[in-house]
Amino acid sequence: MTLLSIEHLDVDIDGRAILDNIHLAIERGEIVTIVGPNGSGKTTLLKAIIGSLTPAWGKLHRAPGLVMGYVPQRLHLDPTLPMTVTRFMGLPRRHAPERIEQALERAGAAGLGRLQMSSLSGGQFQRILLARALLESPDLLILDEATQGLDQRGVADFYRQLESVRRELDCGILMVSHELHVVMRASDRVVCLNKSICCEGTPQRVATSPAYQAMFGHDIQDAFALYRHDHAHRQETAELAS
Ligand SMILES: Nc1ncnc2c1ncn2[C@@H]1O[C@H](COP(=O)(O)OP(=O)(O)OP(=O)(O)O)[C@@H](O)[C@H]1O
Repeated sequence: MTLLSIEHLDVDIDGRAILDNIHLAIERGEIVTIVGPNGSGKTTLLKAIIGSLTPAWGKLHRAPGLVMGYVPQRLHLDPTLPMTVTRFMGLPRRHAPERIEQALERAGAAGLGRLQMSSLSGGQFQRILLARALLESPDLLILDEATQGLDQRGVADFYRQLESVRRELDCGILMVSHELHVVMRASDRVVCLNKSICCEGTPQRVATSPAYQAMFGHDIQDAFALYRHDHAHRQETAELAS
């Protein structure tokens, strides 16, 4: 089922073209990652999708009744402001305690409700943002560089949590990421953006596309080598188990 489809989308900011002729569709149950250099329009595209900015041109169709959850790129909270996780989860709208607990559990943050927001580690903070986006059991979960600042282990754990969210909610996941090696493992489809979409497809297909290689150079070869390496190991493990 198509959750969201975009056709001929253009976004201008202050008279400058930021996105040009974007076509994109997201299906239920798939994980799609947008990659691209700084300033290539990734956040702008997510903002157009959630409706926080108006496109200059094009069609954006959301499935009827579509519920979206959004994890922003940054959220600054005043560290001197006392606020528990549970209270934060109830902003700006109150939710039943059971619903908050369920969202925390789905985000891998069960038991953190009574902690102060200012006491959380970077990884815990990101999980609370994820939990907040899960409160309404979204059909489409949208994340903007949700693992920024986490160490490698934290990034891997976070992506594993997303896999479990997808399984549990059968939602679509659209995210922006700079972690190429994880993107290659965790995504069903990769979209490479630089004002327009330069290439898109399975991670394998995109990794070997000239447009993508021109953009990411050796980074992508390393990322793809790691991807294949991991797969080889998984296959060996399966063979050993059989
Ligand atoms: N509110 C704004 N006012 C003016 N220019 C803006 C605004 N928002 C975005 N831009 C410009 O639009 C372009 C794309 O920005 P955007 O944040 O979408 O890029 P990005 O790909 O998400 O970048 P990054 O990887 O650095 O987060 C940039 O040149 C940015 O300066």
